[in-house]
Amino acid sequence: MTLSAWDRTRLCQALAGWLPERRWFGAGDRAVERVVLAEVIDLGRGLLIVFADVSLAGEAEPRRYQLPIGLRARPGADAITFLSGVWACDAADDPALMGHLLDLIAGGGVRGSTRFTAEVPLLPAGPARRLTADQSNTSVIYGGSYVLKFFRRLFPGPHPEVEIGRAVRTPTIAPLLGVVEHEDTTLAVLQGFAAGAVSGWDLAGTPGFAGRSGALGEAVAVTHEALAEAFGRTTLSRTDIRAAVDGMRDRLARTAAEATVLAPYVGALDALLLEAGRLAVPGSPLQRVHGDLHLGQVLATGRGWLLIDFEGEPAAPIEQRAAWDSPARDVVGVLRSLDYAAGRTVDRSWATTAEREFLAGYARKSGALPDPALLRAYQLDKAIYEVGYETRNRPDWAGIPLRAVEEFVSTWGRAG
Ligand SMILES: Nc1ncnc2c1ncn2[C@@H]1O[C@H](COP(=O)(O)OP(=O)(O)O)[C@@H](O)[C@H]1O
Ligand SMILES: O=P(O)(O)O[C@H]1O[C@H](CO)[C@@H](O[C@H]2O[C@H](CO)[C@@H](O)[C@H](O)[C@H]2O)[C@H](O)[C@H]1O
Repeated sequence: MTLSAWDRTRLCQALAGWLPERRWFGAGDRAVERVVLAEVIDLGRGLLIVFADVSLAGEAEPRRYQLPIGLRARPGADAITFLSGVWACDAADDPALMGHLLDLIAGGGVRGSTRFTAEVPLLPAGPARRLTADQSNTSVIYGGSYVLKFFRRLFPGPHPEVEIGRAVRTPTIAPLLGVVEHEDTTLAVLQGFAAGAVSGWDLAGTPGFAGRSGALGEAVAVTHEALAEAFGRTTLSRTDIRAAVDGMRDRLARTAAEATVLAPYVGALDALLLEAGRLAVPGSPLQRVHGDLHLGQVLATGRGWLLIDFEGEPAAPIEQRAAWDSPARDVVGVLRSLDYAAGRTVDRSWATTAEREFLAGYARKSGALPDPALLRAYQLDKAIYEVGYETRNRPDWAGIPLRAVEEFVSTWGRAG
């Protein structure tokens, strides 16, 4: 079905109000100035994939978002607006339309400029249901077998989840089963679903976590090894260290401009980053990493830990997310997340034990821990990133990384 000019205008108007209510929109309090439909892909049976270019106040370039839209005679809780004779709904909530999409992936082939690929033969799966978790994207589960993730914010270019899923097969990464692409942009990935898995975040504070934390360290090290085998590995030179620290100092300046709570710490943080860069010793590994690892991205399954969501930082340009980095980025991701757990639900002594066990597990499998100066630089960088992330998305949580910033500045600033 094609949308008339009137329908398109109506949908754009409705989206201007609907999008800011979605957690995955991730635009903080920036006002929506304009929504333009860049592409409407008709996948049949009333399923459209819409690309909406959204201009936000204070941003020079519009952001492109993907909206799977279902056209239905009757509205539901998922309704976005009424068009000529039909309701436009969020298709991720529609089991029949999601079933249709899975059939398209299983069948493979091209429809217009949209390509469906089954990486393995797909078996019939159970009914589709949208995942209710708080997400940067939107996922749909099929029975207990598959999970399909729609990327909400679109960027052209190779997608890390696809590149990594195709190149790396290790039990610590969910297997890639299917892909939907439009020209050079990845729209969705289908992966094996680990039914009954519990995220590290949900397990935080439970008895026995210390042992699991050691196993998590091992799983992260195994994953780093598998990534290095698939994509290669080199060593950090003095120039690489300088470039990494410059990037962190840039992030500090950008974050401080939007998160004024950082203002009292900017000078000290900048000095600590420079010092960590000076102390870091060239020669540690540089390779593909996860890039945004935290306890919500690690799932405890009956067969050990599974690392998910290899997308990197959700707001970073796609080419940066595939850039080689130090494995310290992921090690720190877990350490910061344990500190978050301490800040939210559990006590600090629990987190201290879990951190120690995690690092011991990582060292056991990888043979070494990251350089302490590098670890310190990444810890500062992650806490700065988190202050920006929370200020934009969950201002109530900003106190957790801010407290870490205060502690880093007072401990490392004094001790040197
Ligand atoms: N392979 C999987 N098996 C089981 N659950 C999964 C799997 N992949 C994702 N999930 C669940 O979906 C949630 C969101 O997935 P994630 O890839 O982190 O999405 P997003 O990029 O939107 O943050 C996870 O927190 C987890 O609960
Ligand atoms: O899972 P995403 O790729 O969307 O990652 C983003 O959101 C995370 C929050 O869900 C955010 O993680 C921060 O909060 C976690 C607790 O909810 C905590 O465990 C992490 O340590 C903390 O960084 C992540 O930074 C962001 O990129």
